[in-house]
Amino acid sequence: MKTKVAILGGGNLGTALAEGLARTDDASSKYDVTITRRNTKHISYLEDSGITVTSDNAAAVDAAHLVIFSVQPTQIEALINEVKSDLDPQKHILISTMAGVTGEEITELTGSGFPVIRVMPNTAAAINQAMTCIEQTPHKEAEQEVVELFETLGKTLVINSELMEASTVLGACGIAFFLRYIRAASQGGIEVGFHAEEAQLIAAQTALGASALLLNSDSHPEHEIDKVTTPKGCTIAGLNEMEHNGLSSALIKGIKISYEKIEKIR
Ligand SMILES: NC(=O)C1=CN([C@@H]2O[C@H](COP(=O)(O)OP(=O)(O)OC[C@H]3O[C@@H](n4cnc5c(N)ncnc54)[C@H](OP(=O)(O)O)[C@@H]3O)[C@@H](O)[C@H]2O)C=CC1
Ligand SMILES: O=C(O)[C@@H]1CCC=N1
Repeated sequence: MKTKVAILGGGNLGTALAEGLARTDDASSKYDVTITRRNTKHISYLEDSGITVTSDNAAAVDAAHLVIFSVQPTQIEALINEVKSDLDPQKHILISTMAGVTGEEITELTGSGFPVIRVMPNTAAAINQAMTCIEQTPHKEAEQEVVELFETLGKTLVINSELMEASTVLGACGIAFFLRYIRAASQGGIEVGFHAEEAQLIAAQTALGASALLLNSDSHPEHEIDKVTTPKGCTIAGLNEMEHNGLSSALIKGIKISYEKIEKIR
């Protein structure tokens, strides 16, 4: 029998999760997904992938075993108040994607007794290439079910609670950070002669190749960089110019500011 999943909050992340679950042959045979939002017309296209789309949060919760909260942090209180009477600690595992919202805060809203697992996926879930960090909790059986679900959407890592905010910045916001790099590289590519589509293809595939060099071996970025920087060549000239202009420093500072912002989101 399929595991019933309710995604409450069919926005950018919620739809990415739903699309990823619908895309995987294995997952589609294992999970039955319902997604909700108030303005369902924006996500009715998901029905073509076998996903149930509704604005009825209570009905979605009632039918589900895994309940994923994926509304904005400021919207969670109203949402939980709406579905509270339909939540059952014997039946539901509660999963939260919300940045800066702790498991304790969710428990305060739902009442105690529920396994609450915080997760931090990213929008690459839509193509089953997400990185999802999962908060370690005492709820080991529930955690295993959550890990299994997110393994269908990409890679997972179970981490201590105090690292959830750090994982938000590095993994979830990270998609935007890396994409901005690719965009800037494409613009540079146009300056040196490529049409926009060609520049983007070269930049994006090169970023994928650089990632794969690390993920497919135990290599370190600097080791791989050393292999590209031919003495007196053009790579080291470009790299040093980028560093003179603060490339690494800008990235590190951006990550730190992003991290500091999480506390102020609500
Ligand atoms: N975007 C990302 O890459 C990531 C986001 N997150 C976290 O995930 C959460 C969602 O973020 P994101 O998808 O970007 O935000 P969005 O604003 O895109 O999505 C939130 C969705 O929730 C819906 N919603 C609001 N209230 C309700 C309600 N009462 N019942 C049902 N649906 C409701 C809204 O639609 P409507 O108004 O139609 O109801 C909206 O589509 C946030 O907490 C964020 O911190 C975590 C990791 C990555
Ligand atoms: O920008 C945000 O606040 C959310 C959390 C991580 C990605 N998007």
